[in-house]
Amino acid sequence: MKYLNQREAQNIDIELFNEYKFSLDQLMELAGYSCAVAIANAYPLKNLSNSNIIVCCGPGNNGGDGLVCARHLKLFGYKPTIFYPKRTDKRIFTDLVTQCEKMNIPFLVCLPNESRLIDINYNIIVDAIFGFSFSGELRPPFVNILDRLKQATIPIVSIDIPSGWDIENGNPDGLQPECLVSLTAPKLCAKHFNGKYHYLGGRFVPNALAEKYELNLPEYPGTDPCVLLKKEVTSTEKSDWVF
Ligand SMILES: NC(=O)C1=CN([C@@H]2O[C@H](COP(=O)(O)OP(=O)(O)OC[C@H]3O[C@@H](n4cnc5c(N)ncnc54)[C@H](O)[C@@H]3O)[C@@H](O)[C@H]2O)[C@@H](O)CC1
Ligand SMILES: [K+]
Repeated sequence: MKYLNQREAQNIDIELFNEYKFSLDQLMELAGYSCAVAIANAYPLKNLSNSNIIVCCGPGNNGGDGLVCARHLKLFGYKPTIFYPKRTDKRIFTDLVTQCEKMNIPFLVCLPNESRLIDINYNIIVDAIFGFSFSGELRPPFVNILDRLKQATIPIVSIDIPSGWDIENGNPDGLQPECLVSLTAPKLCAKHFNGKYHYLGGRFVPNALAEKYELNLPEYPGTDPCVLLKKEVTSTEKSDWVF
């Protein structure tokens, strides 16, 4: 499977819109839905003592994926809460916010000021802050936000890119998610991902486009919107193995 550099990820994005005539809300819906399914797969409701999930959304399309993901998590029976500090007036995003509000998904005005409170109130963090267009030095208010998320100890699920990571080189001092859901195809930074679960979602790439970029995508099982690329095997699971 190919790992994309930043330029390739952006070119595929442009081609999906300009040549293949997909609309942003179509792809965002499929991307966010696949993330919700991956989360439900890695963290089944039955295994959680409480299903409070904080979904942190950034200013771009990665944040839009987060809004869609929160809506589907709610439909799956989880209790998402959204933190969306830097909003845009674009219609797609204001509509996504309204949909979530009308589904009684609460929006936080600010992130709990201590990471300990995030740990107490939630079971999972969804990181939908930055995706493949992140670049340069992290700017406020996200410096503090990412710091607080980094100090929390509950599992983080990052959508497409662990936020704050260089798209190609990662960031050893940045967030260390337990789960990564790459979209379309993994980006080069995913080679530095050391968490438990790596999924691929965003099952919308036409064959011709996959061939042009030599993506060598894995087969998605049946009709699933995501595929598990890697699952860390725990020592308890290993001891169950029969040789
Ligand atoms: N074709 C695809 O592959 C699809 C991609 N989607 C999502 O779209 C994402 C890319 O979305 P965008 O291109 O909107 O970009 P991002 O969502 O990655 O981020 C762009 C935003 O981040 C800000 N930003 C960038 N660097 C920053 C820094 N150093 N400090 C503070 N702010 C910074 C920019 O000003 C901009 O507002 C993907 O990662 C994926 O999650 C999906 O929504 C749909 C399909
Ligand atoms: K992210």
